[in-house]
Amino acid sequence: MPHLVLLGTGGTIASRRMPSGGSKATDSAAELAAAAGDLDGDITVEVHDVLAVNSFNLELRDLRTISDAVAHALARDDVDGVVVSHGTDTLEETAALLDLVHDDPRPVVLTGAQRSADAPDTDGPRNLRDALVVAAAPDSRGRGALVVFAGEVFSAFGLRKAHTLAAQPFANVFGGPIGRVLERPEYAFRPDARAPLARPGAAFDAVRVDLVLAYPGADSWLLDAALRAGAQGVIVLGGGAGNPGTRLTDGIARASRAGVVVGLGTRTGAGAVVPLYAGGGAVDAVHAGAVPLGAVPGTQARILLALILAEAQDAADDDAAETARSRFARLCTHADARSAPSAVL
Ligand SMILES: NC(=O)C[C@H](N)C(=O)O
Repeated sequence: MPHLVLLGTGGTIASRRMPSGGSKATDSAAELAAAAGDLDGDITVEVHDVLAVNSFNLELRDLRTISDAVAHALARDDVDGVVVSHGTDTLEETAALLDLVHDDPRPVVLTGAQRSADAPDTDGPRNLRDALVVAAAPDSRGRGALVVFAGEVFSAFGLRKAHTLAAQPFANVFGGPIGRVLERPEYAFRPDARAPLARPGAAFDAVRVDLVLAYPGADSWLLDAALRAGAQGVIVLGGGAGNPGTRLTDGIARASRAGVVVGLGTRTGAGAVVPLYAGGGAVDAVHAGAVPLGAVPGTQARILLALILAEAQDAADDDAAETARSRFARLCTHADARSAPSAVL
């Protein structure tokens, strides 16, 4: 008789229209569980409200709160799996954190909705039911954190919200869904095992890692502003296979010299960063000190870098920036190597 914990955090799945206009997260985890209906197979669900926010308002400290709540549930022997209901806008960030620190065979499954709880065609109850079924299935064990949405199961790492309003807004840059939910999950792939990182401590809440986009005419003003604001890390999303242009590349060199860790991703949304071009291309950016992210989404690389920087800060290492930079480079390369190259390039 599988026993699950459902952690409510808000999002459209818990949102209803406000009298003043627009929808807002209001429903409790108990209300979500009730709307999902009865489950087959003697599954029992225990509900906890962790947060009630739309995910565009989440802070790093909220992500840590969610990660702590998952760890708290998994510290119990009577829990067989955890489901997190979440807004879809930044679900990929929370999913990355939960996956990176997951150190347990029991499944942690994130889900949400594209249509709010009061919409006649809301997808929340079905998504939640599917997520609970996946979390209860013995075959879901040992697969890290999972995302269940619109009948499909994705690995959390590599996930991106790739469409604003589509019924299935998610894609995984390392390949398609690893499974589908029928009466139970049917899996086609098993992601490789990866060594978990330590769960973040309080230093994580205040780490500043900014995202900067390359575009025609971009100078390094935004990157320099991030440094002035105290960023310890910056993810630059270059054009194509990671080409930032000469002026942004000059900024990357300055940031690297100042001990700021710069990650180099792509603004395309899919595919790997490949150093091919000089003259302000990824070849020069890497030479200037940027760490190529491979195909890891910039939003998720940001969470990985924040975890590493927070840990380096706690360790009070003299050479903290260089230690963090090489660790970040190693983990990005490792994340990339887990994926089929044909799916990435
Ligand atoms: N579909 C959603 O959940 C989007 C919503 N804005 C959120 O992330 O909270």
